[in-house]
Amino acid sequence: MSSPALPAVAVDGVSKTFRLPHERVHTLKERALHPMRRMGHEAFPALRDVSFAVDDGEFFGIVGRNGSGKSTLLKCLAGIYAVDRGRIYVNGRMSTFIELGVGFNNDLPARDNVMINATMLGLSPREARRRYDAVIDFAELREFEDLKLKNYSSGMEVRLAFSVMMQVDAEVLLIDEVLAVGDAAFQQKCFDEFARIRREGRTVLLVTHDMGNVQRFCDRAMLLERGSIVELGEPDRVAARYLELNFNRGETDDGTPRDESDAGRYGDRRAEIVEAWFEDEAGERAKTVPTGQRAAFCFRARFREPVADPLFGVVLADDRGTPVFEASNVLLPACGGFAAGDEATIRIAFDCVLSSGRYEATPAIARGGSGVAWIDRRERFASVVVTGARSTDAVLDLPFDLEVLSRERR
Ligand SMILES: Nc1ncnc2c1ncn2[C@@H]1O[C@H](COP(=O)(O)OP(=O)(O)OP(=O)(O)O)[C@@H](O)[C@H]1O
Repeated sequence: MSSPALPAVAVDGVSKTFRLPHERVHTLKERALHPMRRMGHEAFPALRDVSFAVDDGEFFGIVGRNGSGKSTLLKCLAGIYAVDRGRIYVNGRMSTFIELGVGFNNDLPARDNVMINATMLGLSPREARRRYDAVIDFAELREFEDLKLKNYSSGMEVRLAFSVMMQVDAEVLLIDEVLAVGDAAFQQKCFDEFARIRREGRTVLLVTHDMGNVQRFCDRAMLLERGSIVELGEPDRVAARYLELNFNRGETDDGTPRDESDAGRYGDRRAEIVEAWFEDEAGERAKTVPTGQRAAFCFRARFREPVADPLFGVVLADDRGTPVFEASNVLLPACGGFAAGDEATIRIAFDCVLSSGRYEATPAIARGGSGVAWIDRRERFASVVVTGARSTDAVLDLPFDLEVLSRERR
């Protein structure tokens, strides 16, 4: 049992730096041709002098943009990474849901994995056997209990790992919600469990990108940015600060205001949208496009830093500001990485079924993965006038057939 006098988790001046190789040797041939080439390392501080304490029974949220150090912190807490400086105290038995595959053996069936995992997390073999049914039923994997883990889908593995974590009755739970990628029904079940463990007064450290969950579940939350704590306290305040940082309205990374032309521009600017235009059916740049024909929206991006698999997209809005069309590569195969200095032109072709009027385009580049991380989003950056033979109050001018099917004279 944890002692009431001590916090459940105390983190005192923790720093963690990764050493990243400067230069990659991609092939054996390169290594053979340049045997003396020095690999050089760059120090990358992922956590900088982080100190906080979580009280016994507290539900504590950890938020921050991609790469801000949340997972590194959880892994340090779980003992997966050694810290470079500082100390971590965990008062009570800890159970984690922070990385898939850890503690699981792919060549064993789910049944054995549950038993091994539960004993690793502190249950006696007898207690683990007693809890087994609850684990497998919560995960809804009864039919698959004898299937080897290597034949599980990643969603099934997530369910199993989450169920084990919930059933071992640890006093401190470390949860990376990003891992809970099961289907919608399972996610709801996870949220119900969050509510239950909150009621039970267990200590939870939850990494999330969902500010709704911060406000719903957390007693307190902490915002990390570039490995440092920038806000710690009331969930509402932390959530508001996170949104401010993430959408970066009107400020550069160092907090200085951007110039006037940057109004309505968000993102960390690892890449920039430098130009945008519309094209007509013939592929010519155009200020007007006729309704009923193919048209395209294009934009040019310049990368200032390396970005892997960026998302590109656009929203078109009518003159009342109502979004009428959205397109992106979010459901398409990943487009690969871009290096600093690379440029890319993105062309989104579509059937122009919009009714006549002016439409404004908001193009965006974002980073995929968990949560929304804008790289550059430029509101109403380009516009086009759609011309049509008829005027209508509707947003769309879809082709249609109208027939008078019968005529009866009385
Ligand atoms: N094993 C590693 N080796 C080198 N660098 C790493 C390693 N793990 C993390 N980093 C770097 O440390 C920084 C913090 O990463 P971390 O995964 O903790 O961020 P995060 O806040 O969890 O991000 P996300 O929201 O994308 O999951 C990143 O810049 C990342 O590239």
